[in-house]
Amino acid sequence: MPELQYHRGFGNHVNSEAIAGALPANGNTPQRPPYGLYAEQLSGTAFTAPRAHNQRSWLYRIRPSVMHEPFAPYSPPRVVASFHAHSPEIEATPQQLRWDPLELPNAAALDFVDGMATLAGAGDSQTKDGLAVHVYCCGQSMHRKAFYNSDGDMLIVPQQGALRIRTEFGTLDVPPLFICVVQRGIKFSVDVVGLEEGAFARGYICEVFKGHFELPELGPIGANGLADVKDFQTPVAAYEDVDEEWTVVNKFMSGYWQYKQGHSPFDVVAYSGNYVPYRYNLVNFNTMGSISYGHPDPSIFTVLTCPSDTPGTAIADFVIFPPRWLVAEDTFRPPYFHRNCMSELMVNLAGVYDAKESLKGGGFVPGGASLHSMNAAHGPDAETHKKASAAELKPMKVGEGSMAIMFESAYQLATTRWAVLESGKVQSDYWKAWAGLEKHFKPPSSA
Ligand SMILES: O=C(O)Cc1cc(O)ccc1O
Ligand SMILES: [Fe+2]
Repeated sequence: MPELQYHRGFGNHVNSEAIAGALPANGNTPQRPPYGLYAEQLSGTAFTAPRAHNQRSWLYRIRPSVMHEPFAPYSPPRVVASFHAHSPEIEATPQQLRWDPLELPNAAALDFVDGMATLAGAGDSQTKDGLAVHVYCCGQSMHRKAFYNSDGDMLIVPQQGALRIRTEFGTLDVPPLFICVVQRGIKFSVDVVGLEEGAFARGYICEVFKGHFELPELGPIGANGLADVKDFQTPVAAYEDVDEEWTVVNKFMSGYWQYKQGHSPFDVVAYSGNYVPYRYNLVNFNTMGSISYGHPDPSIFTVLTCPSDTPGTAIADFVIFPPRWLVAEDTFRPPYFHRNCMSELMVNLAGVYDAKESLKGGGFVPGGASLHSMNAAHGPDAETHKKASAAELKPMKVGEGSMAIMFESAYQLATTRWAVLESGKVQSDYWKAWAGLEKHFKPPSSA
């Protein structure tokens, strides 16, 4: 397959032409755009959003998006609409949860749209606040089917199997250890690449109902570090001029609809704007940590954040745990015991996570996930605690060949019935990870 081309950078105003001269020389809406193209604006923020936050793109396409048949219902498989605790689709629990790698029956026969299942969420797409976390399992490419989400932006994190994502803005290759963001309203189509017969791709999606992902502030870290602006990549414009029947599926108010049209939705010959999809290679992350003592909070590993209206508090922080050196002196080095006022949904993408070394009986295995809800006590398992309390504190590299991720949210994540009761993947003995923690207390008088 040909190597795809990208524009580098984050938050840029990108001008991209699949045919030179396809962007208007002056203004966005000339009387007759070049080459007989139609001009169409896609807004990512209110027209009136402050300039620093305003996002929109102009698409110059063979036919305008409006040229399609009426909407008809589409049966969504396992995507949940309401996250209220008493909704019949919800099974809320304060219990620490861990899942074996999630799977769907018949995953090899499903495409990305039909292979999505909601794990947990909060809030409401109608009032544009909150988030949902989904898993996808798919063995089929979408072919002449496209999808767009009117409910939120989607941060897609492949765990197994490479994806090739065609969008209105061009095509992105997104293998495991890359992530991509496809914003609200952008039509895209997911192809699975290089799968063996009967296999399926798996990954996780963080859907934010409000706002957009942005780079975290760096504060005293300075102008450089964590995810670098130059490492984000946006596809170059690419178009298909084919007149054949396509189905476009739309997630709208958490329901699904579909329409037919007689041409490819990927007919954008040129685009100009800052509302654009992008990908990022997690391996490029510049990981920071303590070089004296102590265990910094994992916010230091934030790749992207979707802020809420409360300063410093996210609808979703996207955090990663890459391979890194630990050198801190007189420090218990793995994650500490803690009770967070945020919800922590983690996924192990590859290798061994340093707080959960015990793989006996399954553990936090690649493809698996965990949820530590608001105030739910958690931390290193008994085996990790024992080992790390006695370890010689020489510089050590942790997580060689591994990558775990976390979606951390200020909202209370309500788990779905599917995730808790029907998936069959909940580890009912997860609580035992901590049951073996020994009592070491020795008050001075008994010493
Ligand atoms: O729970 C977890 O494993 C994630 C996590 C890691 C860490 O180093 C500190 C706090 C935290 O929540
Ligand atoms: Fe945690």
